[in-house]
Amino acid sequence: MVEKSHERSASYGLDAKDNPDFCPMNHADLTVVIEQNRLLHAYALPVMENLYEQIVNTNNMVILTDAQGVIMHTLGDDDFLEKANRVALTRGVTWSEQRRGTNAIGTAIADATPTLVHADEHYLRANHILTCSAAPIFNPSGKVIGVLDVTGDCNSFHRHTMALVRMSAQMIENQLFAASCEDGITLHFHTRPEFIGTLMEGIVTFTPGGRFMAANRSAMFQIGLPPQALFTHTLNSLFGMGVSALYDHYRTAAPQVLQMCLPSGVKIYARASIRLSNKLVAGAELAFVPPANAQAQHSARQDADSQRLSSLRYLNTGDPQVAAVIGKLTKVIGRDIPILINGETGTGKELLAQAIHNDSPRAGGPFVAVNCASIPETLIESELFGYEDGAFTGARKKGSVGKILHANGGTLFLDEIGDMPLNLQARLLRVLQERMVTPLGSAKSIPVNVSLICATHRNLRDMISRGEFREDLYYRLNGLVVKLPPVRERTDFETVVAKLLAAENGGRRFTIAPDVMALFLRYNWPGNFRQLTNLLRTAMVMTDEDNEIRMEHLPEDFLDDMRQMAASAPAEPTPPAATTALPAFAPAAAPAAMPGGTLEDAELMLIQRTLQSHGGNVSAAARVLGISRNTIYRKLQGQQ
Ligand SMILES: Nc1ncnc2c1ncn2[C@@H]1O[C@H](COP(=O)(O)OP(=O)(O)OP(=O)(O)O)[C@@H](O)[C@H]1O
Repeated sequence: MVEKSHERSASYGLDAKDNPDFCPMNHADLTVVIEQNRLLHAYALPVMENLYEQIVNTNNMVILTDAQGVIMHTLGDDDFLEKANRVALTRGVTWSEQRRGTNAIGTAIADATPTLVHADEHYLRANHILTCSAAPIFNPSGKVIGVLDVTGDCNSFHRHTMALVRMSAQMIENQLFAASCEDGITLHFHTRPEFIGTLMEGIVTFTPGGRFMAANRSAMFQIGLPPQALFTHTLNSLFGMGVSALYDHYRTAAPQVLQMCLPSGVKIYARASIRLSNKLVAGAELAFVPPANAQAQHSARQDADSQRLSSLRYLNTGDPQVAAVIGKLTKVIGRDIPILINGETGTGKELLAQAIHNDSPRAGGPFVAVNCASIPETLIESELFGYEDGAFTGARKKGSVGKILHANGGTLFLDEIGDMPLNLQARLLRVLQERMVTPLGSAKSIPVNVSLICATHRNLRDMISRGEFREDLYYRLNGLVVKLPPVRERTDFETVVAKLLAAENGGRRFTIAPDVMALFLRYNWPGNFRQLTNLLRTAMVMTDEDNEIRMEHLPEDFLDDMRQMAASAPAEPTPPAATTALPAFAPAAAPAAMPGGTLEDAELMLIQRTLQSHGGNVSAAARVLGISRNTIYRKLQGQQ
């Protein structure tokens, strides 16, 4: 490569003995060059700072040029900058091959590839004192738009420099790529989820309709198709997921990392952002904000946040009870009225709380969820209120902020508030009244501003009458009380199942066989959506290519459960769909008609039966029911 470059240098009429020519462009012309490369300049500067920090005091400098090799910006150690000046390595000077013969910047542009030129590999003798590592920076269409270079004293050569320069150039490219995506879908992906958002991630953009637009180098490498072939593809043909399924996924209140498949069959993880009319309407913004535009981008982002798809609206899937809940919530949202959500385990209380937060003016702030039932009593206090350095002896000396302060400026969600010990109820009440938190071991109170949402499956009024819950706290929490219906009461069951399938399927379109749906409709779902979600996930894994969930794909213990329920229930008139669809089962009773009368009794009976059928193994029963072991213990205790 160096040899060829030397030949080219000679052909430009250069002589190795030539003196470095100093004729930097004047200030006005350089300003024009920088203006023409405004985005490159803005995105590269912080990356250069970062790169420089890693090589500081090593007799090196970091250089950014445009596509013609004009030096736009330099950063370096003072004594080396002085030396560099002597060979015209300074702003406004052009380091193209035509002007300076073989050199890392000019040769990287000529060959469009990362280039190391060391000491006497330079064409001009004057430059033999240098060692230079340069990487071209490509725009999303694959054109060289500039060069990032580290140049140093040839005695200070370090073999890791080239890798650092290449990584930094890639970082600039990724940021330019993300910034260039206007309307459409941007997918950030990798085979390992922890690499999303890093230099290694693949980035692909599609039109809002899902047609391929551009891919960064890592994406092309991972997909394994040549650039021209990519243009014939769509989101669906490349990643096995249609646009509407993707939009649906991002309408959920807390979207998970997507799991998708490349055409090669390789499984990848992805996050997407969807921009319409240049506003972020769904997904996370992974792009970096260049400092020059930070202000403008900040307000654009706030604007985008307000455009985010309403998560409460997403949860409104046609059930009248849920619609009424959402109607009430919409009226109080943003008024910092404490909300108390009642509902059985797994009915979506946390999802609803997150949706309220997402739709509130606090959406830009944190959403912090604390499950009071899952933290040991002795730890709830420090977990919630935090503690000072030295409040504990031993390993936990360092102090902790505590969840309440973590939620400052946002929403604190206290799940299973009924499980909060009485002494802590008093402390919580004080925080709510005084809007101040005092960490354990501290004499100082810290002001805090949180919006509070609590949830419980318990009847707090009954607890008050038994002296287990403070009445004053109860009145402080119940600004608005809403109740989420259990799954067995929901009239939109089929719609929710369809949404769950679309959100979970990683690109495949699943359907449910009619007999399975009939079975689902007659089941009483003690674990509610949590149980349903787990069951669907397992069933989807079991399906064949036709993507239909049939009886044979349902877990055996669920079917056993159904059989037992049916066997012990009194004979009921069977809905026609179920009679034909379920010959193997005796008709299952609707939960309301179960022996014992109340839904709690029905639930308890199911738990006891499941325990029986699993030889008293609480973990196995919890798994089958899709509820926690704690819930099982709690329910059984409640019965005594
Ligand atoms: N309306 C819904 N549509 C789809 N999935 C839902 C819905 N509601 C809840 N889920 C799913 O069900 C699971 C349980 O939801 P969530 O944790 O919000 O319930 P919960 O009532 O807070 O449960 P617990 O009381 O046990 O803490 C989650 O995986 C959630 O995504």
